[in-house]
Amino acid sequence: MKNITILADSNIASLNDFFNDATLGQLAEHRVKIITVAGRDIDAALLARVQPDVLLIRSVTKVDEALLVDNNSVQFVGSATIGTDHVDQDYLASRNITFANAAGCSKHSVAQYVLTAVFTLRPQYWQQSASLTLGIIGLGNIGGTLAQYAYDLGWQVLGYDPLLPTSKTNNASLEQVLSQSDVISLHVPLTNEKNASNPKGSDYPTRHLINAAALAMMPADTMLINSARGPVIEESALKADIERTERQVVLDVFEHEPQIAVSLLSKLAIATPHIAGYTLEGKLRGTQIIYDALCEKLSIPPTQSMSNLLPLNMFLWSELKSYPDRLPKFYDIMQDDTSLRNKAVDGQVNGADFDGLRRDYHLRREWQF
Ligand SMILES: NC(=O)C1=CN([C@@H]2O[C@H](COP(=O)(O)OP(=O)(O)OC[C@H]3O[C@@H](n4cnc5c(N)ncnc54)[C@H](O)[C@@H]3O)[C@@H](O)[C@H]2O)C=CC1
Ligand SMILES: O=C(O)C(=O)[C@H](O)COP(=O)(O)O
Repeated sequence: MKNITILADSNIASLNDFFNDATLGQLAEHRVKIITVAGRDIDAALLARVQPDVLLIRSVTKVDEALLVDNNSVQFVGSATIGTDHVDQDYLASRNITFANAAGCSKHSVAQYVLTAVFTLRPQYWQQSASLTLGIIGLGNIGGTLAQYAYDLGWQVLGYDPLLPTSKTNNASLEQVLSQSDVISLHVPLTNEKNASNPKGSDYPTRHLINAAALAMMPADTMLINSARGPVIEESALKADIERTERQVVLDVFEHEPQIAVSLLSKLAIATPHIAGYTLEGKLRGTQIIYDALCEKLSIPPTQSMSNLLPLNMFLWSELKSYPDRLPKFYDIMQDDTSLRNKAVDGQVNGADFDGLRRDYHLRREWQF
């Protein structure tokens, strides 16, 4: 009998359903011990004290040499998120620690968040006669899924992704997307510039991709939505741009998250606390993917499935398309906006309140496409 100690972010959905003696121990007779902590409280001292075999995180735990320097037990790190900018994967590889993330887990959730924001601010786009051009920057799982909805709605898509081949959707330069779209939605990972001190960086870095020069290319009535990572937009440039243009801007992510200055918040058309991916399906899929990866690492067959845990889903995209006035029933994004704004005190939303909204979030349901 081998004990497996798992240190996990308490914000991971259905941890105990996926990681227990039955789901991990059947063949290998593992006994599973789970220790849960808030993601931001997972630090080097805890890793050194607990010496877990497995570390399960979400996006708020930075995993790097500083975290693991006094730990010699971790063999597997799973992040139940799409984004991986918080994980130094080269360092994990150098320690022979297996890493898995949950690619694509919430692609429909985030795409549906974007559609909800667009239709909430511009309900006229429901009409087939409204010819909308949607600009999508980053055409991976989320951007590609959003494009499918856009085509289903009869919209034009201008897409930019320099790391993918040209296609029907990957059809424009960055300048064209910025200057010719009615709505622009960002779906890139957060990456830094490749240079001598960062040889693993990107030839197409996304940190501050949307800076003053990019914003200047966008017509004033172009809506901008960021549900990717905060630092993709240079916040100071965005504030100046909104003051100048009164642009409609929707942010789910923030450059200085989890703190948000009211000087920014007050300028936004919609602001939400990094919950674009927070559907029951999106979060469970995230857990399922890292559970499956851990089973592979342990050479045991997965025996738990999110389909055992999901209640009936009544939310059909086809229904919403036929009855657009039902949007608030599908997702009332303004409730999330109000909850965030209500947390503002002394010129800012503080990090604990931002994290609290996310911890206590009532998970939405994904609409069936
Ligand atoms: N707000 C939220 O709750 C959530 C946010 N995210 C964020 O969304 C990001 C995107 O997610 P996915 O689409 O699933 O990732 P993905 O990896 O499937 O796609 C990202 C795409 O961006 C492209 N890309 C990279 N650099 C680019 C650049 N400079 N310009 C244009 N395109 C570029 C890549 O080639 C790739 O096709 C994640 O990395 C994560 O940070 C993901 C889930 C939930
Ligand atoms: O998957 C991602 O990437 C995200 O941004 C998550 O949806 C949010 O992750 P947490 O902040 O809940 O860890």
